[in-house]
Amino acid sequence: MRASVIQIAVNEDESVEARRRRVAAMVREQAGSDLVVLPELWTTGAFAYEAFGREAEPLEGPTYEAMAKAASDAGVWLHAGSVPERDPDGPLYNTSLVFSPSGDLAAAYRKIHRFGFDKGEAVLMGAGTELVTVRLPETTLGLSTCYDLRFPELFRGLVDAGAETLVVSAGWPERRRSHWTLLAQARAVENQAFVVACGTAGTHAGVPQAGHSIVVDPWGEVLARAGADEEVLTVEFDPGKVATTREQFPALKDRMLGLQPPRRP
Ligand SMILES: NC(=O)CCC(=O)C(=O)O
Repeated sequence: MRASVIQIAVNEDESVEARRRRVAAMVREQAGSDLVVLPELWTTGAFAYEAFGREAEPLEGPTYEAMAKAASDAGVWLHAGSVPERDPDGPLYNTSLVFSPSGDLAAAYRKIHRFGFDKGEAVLMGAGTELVTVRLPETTLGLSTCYDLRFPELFRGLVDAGAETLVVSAGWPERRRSHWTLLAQARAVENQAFVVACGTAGTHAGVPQAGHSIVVDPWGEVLARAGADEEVLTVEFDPGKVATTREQFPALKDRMLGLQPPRRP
């Protein structure tokens, strides 16, 4: 299986419309890949909070249209990163879109863990409540977005739902780059799954981005890693390695569920 991870630069000197056209062209260039992955909130930048409301789109908005067409032109499964979604009956959501090679929407995932504590995304957007997996011919994807990476229980839920390739679409800042790499490898090892993690390059809203998108195999080995700048990572991997790793080192079978809390003296 061939995956292409498009780590684009999100800078404010490019308009949203120009970036949409540029990214669609980059997706088309990945014809021949099975899966293409884009980062979180690449129209605005994940930290450009003041742009969320201005650039919010209905689910089937301009980014949806452009990415559906790019997926079908390239004939690839496309994780199109996330958009600020305007739900007509509710708040904004940070929503990831996955398209099939015929350009049909295969899944939409509303980010569950919103970043910012009592500011930013955490107050501007609503929280998703549903885990999302997507069955591809070669593997089952489990979807997650950026800050989700810090919550191992989300990934266990995805694995319980059949995920074998955990996709992380992110806008991770340079300041916490070491966490990004460490957590991506940890999620791969503990879940005996591939992790395909796509971040952004550039600087927006004064926040330098980490880049360093990464693909990790179920044994925790790094198969490919980007640098800090805009880059397309292309990697070939054998999805069957999930089953063999889980058979040969069956740690997931030793999970002890339903542990009791400590007794008070
Ligand atoms: N956009 C995000 O979710 C940022 C997450 C982050 O900066 C962190 O977890 O650290």
